Amino acid sequence: MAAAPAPPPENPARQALPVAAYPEVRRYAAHVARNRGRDLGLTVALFALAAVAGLFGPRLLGALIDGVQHGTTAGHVDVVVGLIALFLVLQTVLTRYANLAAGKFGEGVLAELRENFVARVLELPLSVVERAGSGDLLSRSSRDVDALSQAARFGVPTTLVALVTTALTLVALALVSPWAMLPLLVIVPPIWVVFRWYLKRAPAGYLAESARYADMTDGLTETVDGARTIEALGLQQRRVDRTDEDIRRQYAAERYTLYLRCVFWPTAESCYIVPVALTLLLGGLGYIHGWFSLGQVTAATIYMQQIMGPIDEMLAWADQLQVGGASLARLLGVAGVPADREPSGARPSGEDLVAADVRYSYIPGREVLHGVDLSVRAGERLAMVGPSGAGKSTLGRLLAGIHGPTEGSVAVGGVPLVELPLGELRGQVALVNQEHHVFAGTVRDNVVLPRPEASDAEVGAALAAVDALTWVEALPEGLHTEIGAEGRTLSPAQAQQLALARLVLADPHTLVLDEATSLIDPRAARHLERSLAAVLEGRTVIAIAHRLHTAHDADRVAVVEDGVIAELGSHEELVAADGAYAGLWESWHGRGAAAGERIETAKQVETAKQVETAERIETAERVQRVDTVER
Ligand SMILES: Nc1ncnc2c1ncn2[C@@H]1O[C@H](COP(=O)(O)OP(=O)(O)OP(=O)(O)O)[C@@H](O)[C@H]1O
Repeated sequence: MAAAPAPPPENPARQALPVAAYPEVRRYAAHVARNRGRDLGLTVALFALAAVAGLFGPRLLGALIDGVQHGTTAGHVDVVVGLIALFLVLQTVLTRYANLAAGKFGEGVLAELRENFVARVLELPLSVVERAGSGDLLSRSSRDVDALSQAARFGVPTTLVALVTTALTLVALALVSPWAMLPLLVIVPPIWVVFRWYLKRAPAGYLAESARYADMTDGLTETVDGARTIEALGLQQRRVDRTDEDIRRQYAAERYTLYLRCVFWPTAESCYIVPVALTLLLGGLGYIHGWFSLGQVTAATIYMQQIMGPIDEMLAWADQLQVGGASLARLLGVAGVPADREPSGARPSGEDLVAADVRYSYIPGREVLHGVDLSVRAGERLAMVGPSGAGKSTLGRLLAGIHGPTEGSVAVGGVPLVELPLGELRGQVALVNQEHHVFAGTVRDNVVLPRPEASDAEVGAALAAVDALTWVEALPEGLHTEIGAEGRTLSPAQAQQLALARLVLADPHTLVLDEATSLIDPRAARHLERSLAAVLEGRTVIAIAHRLHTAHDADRVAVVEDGVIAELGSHEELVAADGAYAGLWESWHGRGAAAGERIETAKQVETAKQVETAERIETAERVQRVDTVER
């Protein structure tokens, strides 16, 4: 035999979502079987009846042969043939209903699992998803759900059928003659050995295969998402190399499981023919010596032939069930992610937002915020400024409760944000940025997300508040016009207005603005600014300012540098202090570039983003190179 390929190694750098341990997978499968005990029982009972009906044929045929050999009437032959036909029809009808019951059972299991999975995915902390990469989640919700659906719809029912049929055929064989079971015993040891060998290796092999597939999806998604940056910085070859490396690892993982199948299947298949040949041989000898009748030999041979079908199916599905088991472990693993917030039931006793000694690391050991203290009074306007990469967006996300701090706390009205249920949190603080997904559905569906029970009048008022009612009413079906993936496409400014209307409905007292309008074209941006101003009215605002006039107009300005607040005070105070802010103000004001400023800042932001994306890509590639070298 050629040297066995080594099992593919784990990628130590990836912080993939967890995978459930096999005892948990078994517990879950048992729980599902118990929950759907009735459907399962009906399925097994119907298949058992179908199998019993199928066992009469060979026995009747054997009796007929014995009858013909010793002399019988044509009438008796007709009756026996009629009975054989009757049992065949009965078997067919029972099999049909058994398959229906099995389908119902499989679909039920799958639906339950899908619902649980979606519910768990929606509860996943964002930071965990970001660290794992979207490819992992994507491959779990597509490839793994597909594999599991095959196993649940066909694998489990077919295996049950095969088990029942094998057991009953064995009984029928023993009833013909206990000796007729002997040839079967010959193949049990080799099949058992190769099956054990296979089962010991297959689960890890299939898990690795899925993980490598997730890596590949992740790399491709990253390449597509960052296509403009890659082109701008000439990183094409590096991306091609990364994809080649992913394909190589995926190929190695597939090759390993193929090797397992190539050992297992030929051994198993070559065993099938042996018992039939032995039955004929022993049967012939027994007949010559008068130990068995011709009818017994015929029935035993047909049963032996028949039993190979379900045995083959059991082994085949054992293979598919391994794949399904690995997928189930990956789907259940999502539930193993610890929650990043735990509602304590406490209610905020005010609207002040206080960050105390806040530290944060995206990657363990690489802190990007180093102990930030900040207190924002109700109704205050605070602007955050600072160089690119200083940590403004990260602090903004923490102040909006998107991430929980690694150390320290962010609290509203005395209650840490991570102790508020998500629904309650969004009614207190919300983040406004440029990522505005339009969900497939109507305009109304898109606006009422935070308050599904809102009336059409309230939705209309929210749209009017952000100056979007006119264009919404001009749509063919107004509020009920389908938009998103399969409906009408909205401009980025319109999508952002819908997001703002959503905020008006959610009605949080504090808003964190991150580059809310900077990348939209200047005319649309001016219009949007008016919409935004309406939303900001009467709320506490923390604005990550890319234009210094925002800072100028704010009550206080926080200068963020290297993950700490380096300066804090009003515009006048900071200019008078002659520190970093004064320098920034001086250089900006000196340029007097008010007209071109928005476009210029947008370009700076774009460049900063490209550099940041490039840095992240580079880090990912470095990690991958280290991983390759280690191997
Ligand atoms: N998802 C992430 N994973 C890992 N590191 C990240 C992530 N997001 C940001 N960082 C890193 O955290 C640091 C702070 O980034 P952040 O985006 O908060 O800065 P910023 O001041 O808002 O920059 P900009 O003005 O360019 O948006 C940077 O070093 C950045 O590379």
